[in-house]
Amino acid sequence: MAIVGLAKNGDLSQQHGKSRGALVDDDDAADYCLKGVRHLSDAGITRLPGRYVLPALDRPGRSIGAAAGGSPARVKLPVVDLARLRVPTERAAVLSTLYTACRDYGFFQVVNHGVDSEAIAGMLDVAARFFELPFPERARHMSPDVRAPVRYGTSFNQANDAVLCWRDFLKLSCAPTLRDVVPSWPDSPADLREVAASYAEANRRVFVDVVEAALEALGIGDGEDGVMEELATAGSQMMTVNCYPACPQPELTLGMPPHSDYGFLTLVLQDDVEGLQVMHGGEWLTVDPVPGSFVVNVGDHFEIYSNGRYKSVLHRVRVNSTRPRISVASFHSVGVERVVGPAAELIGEERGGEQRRYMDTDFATFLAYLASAEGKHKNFLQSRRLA
Ligand SMILES: O=C(O)CCC(=O)C(=O)O
Ligand SMILES: [Fe+2]
Repeated sequence: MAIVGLAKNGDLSQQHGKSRGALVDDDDAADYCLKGVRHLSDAGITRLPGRYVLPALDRPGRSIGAAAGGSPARVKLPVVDLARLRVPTERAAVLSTLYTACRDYGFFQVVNHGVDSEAIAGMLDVAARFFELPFPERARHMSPDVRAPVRYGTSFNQANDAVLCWRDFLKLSCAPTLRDVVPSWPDSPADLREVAASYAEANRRVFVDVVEAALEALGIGDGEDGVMEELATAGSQMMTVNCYPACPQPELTLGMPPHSDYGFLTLVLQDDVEGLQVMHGGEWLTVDPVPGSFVVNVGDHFEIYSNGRYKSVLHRVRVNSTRPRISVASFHSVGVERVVGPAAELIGEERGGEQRRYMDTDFATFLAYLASAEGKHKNFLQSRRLA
């Protein structure tokens, strides 16, 4: 993921002790912050500690879902119906909706995906119960190693964030195979491994159906480079369970800063509390939660592979003062060793194709980029673009 657009200056007045929380004084604040936002919200703070206060230009500002002047800025994303995709006479129309959504929004909702409602409700429920565990139990899974198959943490990039985000998370790697990694996942709540593993498996099946359709809509089919085969059998899958507790001053902070996702496609399961916003036409639009659906977005890899026909779009998460929110993001891509560049079918004059718009990239380049000073406020994709 690449974070972009965070102002470096601006109103920092609240970052120097003036925004003291009711139950958290400055000496304790650093410690509390590292324990995450669930800890802060459980402590009953009534003001946001300074470390969470964004510079004025980066604040979400006006109340959620309302544009300047009070008119609603919400979006009903294009809907891709997987049941219709399987009907031969309807497939072409669904592919056309999918193509347009990936091009114009970089986001869409998937319905009739075949994952049963119990598996979905079960995943959200076990996620909520995980974050209700006593802090020491959650803290067992904290790790400084970003490659650890299980990692509990807070904010976006805890080690680097100058201003912290109002989010705690549990990352669960699902690769190379669930059988390899599930034994290292948390054993509390007692049903977490079983529920999350069967959810991850079902989520992967949906991803395979959707990415196959999205490649077909590009006119690529299986891909002469074997990309579909790899995505279906040897790709990478990572699941992040996000917890955004109710926040005392939601207008001053974000659950997640503006970012794009790194891989091919991300499938997001959200509960019924809104919070996800997508950048469209220069505005932040709040995504209306559709119960039981997946919000799917194009990641950087897919924008590169499609030579820019599909868009990896900025999105962020707002929080609110009354309702905690849970989401589960599943990130899917090719294997970490694979180099990704524009599909051969789309580029090259000899094929009557278009000009290549992106350099090849690999996972190591992305990690190096994130570690560099540049990575903190510029889009990774931007760095891969050819003039
Ligand atoms: O919480 C959400 O709705 C979105 C999460 C997200 O964008 C991410 O995990 O990359
Ligand atoms: Fe994201």
